[in-house]
Amino acid sequence: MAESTRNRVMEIRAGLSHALGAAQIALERALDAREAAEARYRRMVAAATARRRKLAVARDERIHEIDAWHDTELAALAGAAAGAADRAAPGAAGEPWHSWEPTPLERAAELRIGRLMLPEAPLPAPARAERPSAHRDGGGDDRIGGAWAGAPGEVTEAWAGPDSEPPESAAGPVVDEATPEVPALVRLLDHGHIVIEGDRRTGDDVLAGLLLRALGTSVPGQVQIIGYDPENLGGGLAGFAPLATAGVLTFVGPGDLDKLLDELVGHVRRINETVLAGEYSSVRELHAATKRRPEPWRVAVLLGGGELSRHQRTQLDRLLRTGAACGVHLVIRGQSVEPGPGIEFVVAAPGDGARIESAGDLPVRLDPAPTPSVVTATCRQIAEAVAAGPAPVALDSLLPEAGAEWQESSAAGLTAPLGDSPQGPRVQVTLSDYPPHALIAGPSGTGKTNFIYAWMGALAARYSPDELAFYLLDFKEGVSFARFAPGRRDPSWLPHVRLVGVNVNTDREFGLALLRFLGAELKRRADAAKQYEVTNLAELRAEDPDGSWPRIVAVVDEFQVLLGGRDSVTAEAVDLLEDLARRGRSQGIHLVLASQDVSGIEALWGRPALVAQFSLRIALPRARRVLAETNAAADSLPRYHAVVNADSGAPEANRIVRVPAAGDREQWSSLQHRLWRRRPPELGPPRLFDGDVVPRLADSPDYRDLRAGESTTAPVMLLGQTIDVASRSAQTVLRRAPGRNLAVLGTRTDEACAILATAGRSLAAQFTPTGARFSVVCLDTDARAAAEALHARIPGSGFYLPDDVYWLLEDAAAEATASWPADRPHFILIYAADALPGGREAADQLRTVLRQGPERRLHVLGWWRGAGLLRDSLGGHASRTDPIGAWVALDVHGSELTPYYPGQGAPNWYPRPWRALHFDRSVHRGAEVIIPYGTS
Ligand SMILES: Nc1ncnc2c1ncn2[C@@H]1O[C@H](COP(=O)(O)OP(=O)(O)OP(=O)(O)O)[C@@H](O)[C@H]1O
Repeated sequence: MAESTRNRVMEIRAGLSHALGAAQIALERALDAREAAEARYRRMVAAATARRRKLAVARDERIHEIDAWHDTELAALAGAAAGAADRAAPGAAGEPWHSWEPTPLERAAELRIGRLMLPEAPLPAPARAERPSAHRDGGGDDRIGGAWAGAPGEVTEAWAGPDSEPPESAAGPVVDEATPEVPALVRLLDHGHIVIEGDRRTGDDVLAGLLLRALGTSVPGQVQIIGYDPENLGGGLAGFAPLATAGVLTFVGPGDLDKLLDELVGHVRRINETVLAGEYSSVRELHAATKRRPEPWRVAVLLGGGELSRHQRTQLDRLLRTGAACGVHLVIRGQSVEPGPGIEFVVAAPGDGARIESAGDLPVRLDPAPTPSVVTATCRQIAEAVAAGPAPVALDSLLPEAGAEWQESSAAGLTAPLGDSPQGPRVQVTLSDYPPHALIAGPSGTGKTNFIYAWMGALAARYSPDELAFYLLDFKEGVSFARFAPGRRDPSWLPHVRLVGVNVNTDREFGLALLRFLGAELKRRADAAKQYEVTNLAELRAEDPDGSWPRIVAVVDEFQVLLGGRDSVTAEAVDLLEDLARRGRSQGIHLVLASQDVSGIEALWGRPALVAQFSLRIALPRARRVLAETNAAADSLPRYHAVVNADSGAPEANRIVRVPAAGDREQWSSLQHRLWRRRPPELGPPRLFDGDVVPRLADSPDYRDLRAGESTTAPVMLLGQTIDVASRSAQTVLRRAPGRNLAVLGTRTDEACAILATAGRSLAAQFTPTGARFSVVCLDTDARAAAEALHARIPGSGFYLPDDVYWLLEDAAAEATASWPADRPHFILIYAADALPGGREAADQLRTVLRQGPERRLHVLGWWRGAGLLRDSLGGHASRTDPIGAWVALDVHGSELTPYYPGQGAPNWYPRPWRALHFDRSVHRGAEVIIPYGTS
């Protein structure tokens, strides 16, 4: 083998070995690199695992923090929402049905229809610990919320693992008992309208609940429901039927939707024009400002009815836009309504599928309907309350603020509020030159007396006693005006009242006395007006600012009693009334006549001149004839309301007023006491005339004025109290003149004895014990005690019984015919003179004394038990009666008195207990009724 070949082999071999070495090195390097890479990889894997664990722990911690924050926040928010809802829907507006009862609220509330299903609410701690967490298993779903407790599907995904059962399937999601319940509320009254859509049955439940809550949160009668239910003919509101009896629920027929919508639009227009009158933007605002709600809420429930006509749609849209401000609200089902301000849409659905528009997407679980028994019982209760009438308004509402009393001047008239009108504004009533006088009518029990009290209270609080004086007379049995005078329990009186007459039903004379008194006052004012050359009170007061010219208001309740007779009392009363009514208007004398009886008003109707002056007419519910023939406003008046009409009852002048309760003693006395404490010190109590009270001689001012031995004039004999404004005593003067004897006639022993006692005591009071001689003769054992009592009261008097009267008469007859002058008067008081013993001789002696005695200061004051018996004593039928110049008749009929009533026929006299008729022919034109003084 050639060298060269060998060399070449060698070279090749060396080359190969070199290559092998290099490959070996490369391999080792590669193996090292791989090992290093593998080690790095393992480190990285370990680091990554460690980091992930750390992150998972951090994430779980954060999730727990967020969970805790979410729970607290949500609980707080739910609590706040529940609290706000409770405030927005208190009492009957939000109370669950099981404990529900009507609770009228001060203002309209939101109404609960169900509950809002809030986003997931916190669970109590133990429950939370067990809560399987979708976040904890390290899965990629990091969602921590977004599930609404009420959103089916999502909730199970959020709370439970994929395999767990949903906690509540068909009935709805889990309701966490720890979560405050947030009610779903809707606003209706004073706010807007409600449209109910969706499921029909649940919609019915919503409607029933809504209406009941609206009714239960307002004063009975303040929510009125009008139902339009053409498909079910009212069946949709059947449970509310008891309301229909009280007019709180009315139905309109299937064809009457036009009428209903027109009517509601009419209400809105009227309320805007006359109630809100530009002053308020809504009834709610008016209520907030004045605390009065003159209009009820009118809730029209429209249930279906198909396609609306153009007119109906227009009217409906008007109501939806403008009704709520006027308290006209619609609850609509089965009609499409465009969304708009104040319109709430309720989509009814069972379970949690319901929605209300104002809560957005929040699911709502609707409340069940109230049970039929709750609905019916509530409706009955409301109907009864409405039928019973509105709660009384307090008298205080008519009065000025305390401390602001007596600031008005009555120069031009007397103006006072009488209450609120149903439209809201106060009704003011004025007595002035026009209208000058008032006529009030109302059947018994309709509040006439209360009306008078309220009017008097409102006037008395505004005008001081210098500006206003009351004269009050009540012909009714009872003491309705007695409260104005001091009584045993209450010493206060109403300072304006100058005279109170109560229980005067049988004493028409007292009415006459009042009219006479007012007639005299009228004359005084007319004279003053003449003197100052003025024509009315306002001018007189301007000319004579220091004079006392209060306006006088004379109230006569049951005045028809005064006009009821056909006698001189009525004749004079009518004349006086006519004069007062005609001329009193300009002199500030105002008459207020009240009557419960249509005949009272009719008594006036025959006297058109009189009636025309009474242009202020006040009619209480069901009063007849007081307004104009064509004016039937009183027929439909609710309780405690009155029609006030200042234009003689013409229908267009009607103003309806709700009269406050003024009868309540406590409220009245607080006003009276307040005014009483302010009275001027010189103002005394009013004169109280009480027809049921027997007056006492000791209280008679005339008796108290008598002084022994002071007077040189003829002695005055008092007999009883006249029926008079000034409680005068009836008297007869025993001059030295023929006929100056007194005969008391009648069988009533007590009264006859009382009159003789008054006569004897009053005479005795004018003499010293020796200044006159008194002889008391008792011829009737029934009168013995009274005769003895009188004898005991008159020191030095003689006392004679039947056995010894002869001596007295013989002596007296001699005295009467003697020629020497009498040194002192002698008064012979004979009890039962008709029983005089001693036959003809004694009778002659008595006759002599009667005829001739008075001229010799010997006067007989005798009691005969009949007018005929007196005639016998005087000498029989044909004898003259002039020895009896004065008499007092008890139970003797007028016709029997004719002989003693010269030239005037028979006096008008209807005997009645404890009243007597007095006539003194020397001074009287007619006889006067008197009340004997009691013997105490
Ligand atoms: N506005 C009112 N608010 C509350 N209660 C009233 C009101 N008006 C009257 N009443 C009550 O009604 C009852 C009858 O009233 P009132 O005595 O005034 O009637 P009247 O018409 O004068 O009856 P009568 O003529 O029989 O006396 C009383 O108990 C009274 O308190």
